[in-house]
Amino acid sequence: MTSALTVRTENVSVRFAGLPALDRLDLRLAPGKIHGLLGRNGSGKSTLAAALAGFRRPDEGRVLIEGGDLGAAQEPYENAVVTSRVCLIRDSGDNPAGAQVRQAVQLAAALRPYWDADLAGELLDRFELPMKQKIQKLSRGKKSALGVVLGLASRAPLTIFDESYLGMDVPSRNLFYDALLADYAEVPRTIVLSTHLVSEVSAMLEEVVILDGGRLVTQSPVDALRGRGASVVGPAAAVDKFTAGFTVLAEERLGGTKSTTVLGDLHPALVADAAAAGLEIGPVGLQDLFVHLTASTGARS
Ligand SMILES: Nc1ncnc2c1ncn2[C@@H]1O[C@H](COP(=O)(O)OP(=O)(O)OP(=O)(O)O)[C@@H](O)[C@H]1O
Repeated sequence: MTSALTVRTENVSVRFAGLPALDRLDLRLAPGKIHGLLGRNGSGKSTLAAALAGFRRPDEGRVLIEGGDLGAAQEPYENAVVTSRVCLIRDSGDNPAGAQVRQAVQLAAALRPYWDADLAGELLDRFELPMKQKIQKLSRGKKSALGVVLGLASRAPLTIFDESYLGMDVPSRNLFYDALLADYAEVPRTIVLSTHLVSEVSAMLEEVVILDGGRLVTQSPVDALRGRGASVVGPAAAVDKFTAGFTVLAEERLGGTKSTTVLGDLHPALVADAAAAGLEIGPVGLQDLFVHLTASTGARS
């Protein structure tokens, strides 16, 4: 049975030509949860994913993987016991040149101790991936789908999808999200989803890590993050009056109705005032918070 792994990074820095891609990162990813790794282009998501999977050794600091059948903390770099249990699916595919789908599947089956052949077969059918097809002749979206199949069927105790959806159309992405949730419910493990399609995946995430410029902006359970703000919906004039004085993250207007997303804690008395004024208060959208937290001001919290 798969057992979820815990991930820690201690003061991890990675530099390219002297410039930091990751800058003194301290993180702890709790086991058995779906973590969103969010950040704008170039924020360091892929570099972090590669360091977690042992593809790259940090220039400073340590990545530590522990728990499950690994027990005490170990570094993943050049550590076959750890890396067989950590599956990183990258957009690039990482498949042998000239290989057929069948060979990629056989390779994953040989390398992955928790490989589930039935699940692989079922997903290959659902994504319409023929075994005999040469991988390099697959369309962009189908290559991504193959990565998704290999990642899910590996049932690795730490599975990282680094923007694995690239090129996949909306129905295929939905198929991926549905398959991920269904299989995660059956076999809980630690999942990291690196993405900038925040609104699309937000309902699946339990924890969020936001990077900006290689630094940690925030790490938080999704619910706590959503509690950092609120959406206020109702007649435009009443919404404007109520939200005056708050930091506004987003506004949307439809006829006389307006929805304004604000930052800040709405204490119960304020919520009661809003209800009395005919306003509806809801949670803030993760996408709005993400845009705010990674705005070019470099705000950190
Ligand atoms: N192999 C490399 N050589 C030089 N610089 C690199 C290399 N890989 C990444 N970088 C730099 O490190 C920084 C972080 O890149 P990274 O790919 O980790 O970001 P990302 O958040 O995954 O971006 P994206 O969302 O665009 O994929 C960027 O400034 C990038 O240019």
